[in-house]
Amino acid sequence: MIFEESTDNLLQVNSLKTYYKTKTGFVKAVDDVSLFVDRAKVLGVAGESGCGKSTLVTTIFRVTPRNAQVMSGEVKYKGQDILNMDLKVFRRDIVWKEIAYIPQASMDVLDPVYKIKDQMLETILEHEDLSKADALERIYKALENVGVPAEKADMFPHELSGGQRQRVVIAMALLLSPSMIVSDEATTALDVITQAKILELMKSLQENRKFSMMFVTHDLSLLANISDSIAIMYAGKLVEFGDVEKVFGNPLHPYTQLLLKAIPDLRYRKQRRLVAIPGFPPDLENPPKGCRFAPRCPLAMPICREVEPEFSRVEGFHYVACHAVNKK
Ligand SMILES: Nc1ncnc2c1ncn2[C@@H]1O[C@H](COP(=O)(O)OP(=O)(O)OP(=O)(O)O)[C@@H](O)[C@H]1O
Repeated sequence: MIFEESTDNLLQVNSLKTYYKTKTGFVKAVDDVSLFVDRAKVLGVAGESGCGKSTLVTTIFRVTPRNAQVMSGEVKYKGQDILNMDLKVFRRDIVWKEIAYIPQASMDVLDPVYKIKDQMLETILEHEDLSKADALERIYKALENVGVPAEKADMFPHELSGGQRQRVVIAMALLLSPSMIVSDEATTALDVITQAKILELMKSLQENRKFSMMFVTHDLSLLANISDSIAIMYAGKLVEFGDVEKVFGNPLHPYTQLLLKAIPDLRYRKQRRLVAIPGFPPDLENPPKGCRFAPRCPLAMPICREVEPEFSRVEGFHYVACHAVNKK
């Protein structure tokens, strides 16, 4: 299904299929995914390792590995098809200026041989006609806004702590005041306390500056306090999508239910007994027929092993792809 376009949507993904070509066939890493991110709202995207989250992000930023192919579908930003836009124009007008990226490893963005200040200067001066003095002033302010003293601008990335580096990456992402931030496991490599602080920082920046955010993580527990809506991916498919209160308060897909049971403490769940999800995600080169979750699903019925469930609306902003739910 494709969601109806609305003026509230900033980013819209329509039936996107991104596959990886291998010697033996295609890995169906993102397979018919449709979702949207509203203006000034946060979409949390979660799912186990290997479910296609990073492929979704790299497709949006047009930085997929060479063997990746967008088989079909579109990604629209402010109504414009950004996958088919001239690549030079996309890099000049969209990346950083409109949509910025916060990756898991800050060193993926920070070049170890340049001082923080020089990297930030380059980002600004490549996109804006500003004097060096004005740009530097903006850099110092941007660093202070994320809790990094301005003097650190003269340091090299390795001279900062992991938490400080991640703050610098956030400052860099916000340098050109983009309308949207995509964060891919941005806090995963950090210790729990630093992770909580960075998360709090991202949330307060988002609330103050009103940018949209797509926050991608394998850790569902991070999403409760930060997200307005939640998208759950499993084996390249979107299995549940909706308002955070609905998805966490009334999870409908058995996979979402199990993911929620697998996390220790979440304000929406009373149950504390941890339950690991038995089995493994399928091989995406030869995914199972029918529902991809069926082999691990406690509620699987014969139809689940034969027919792929449709992604359909339950009520309000709450969608699910599950025969057990759709049958009711
Ligand atoms: N270059 C590639 N060639 C072939 N298969 C790939 C390639 N990159 C990723 N894959 C496969 O695509 C699927 C989705 O991977 P992806 O990295 O998007 O998942 P993910 O949810 O982001 O996982 P993680 O959190 O571990 O990064 C996996 O089965 C993965 O093995």
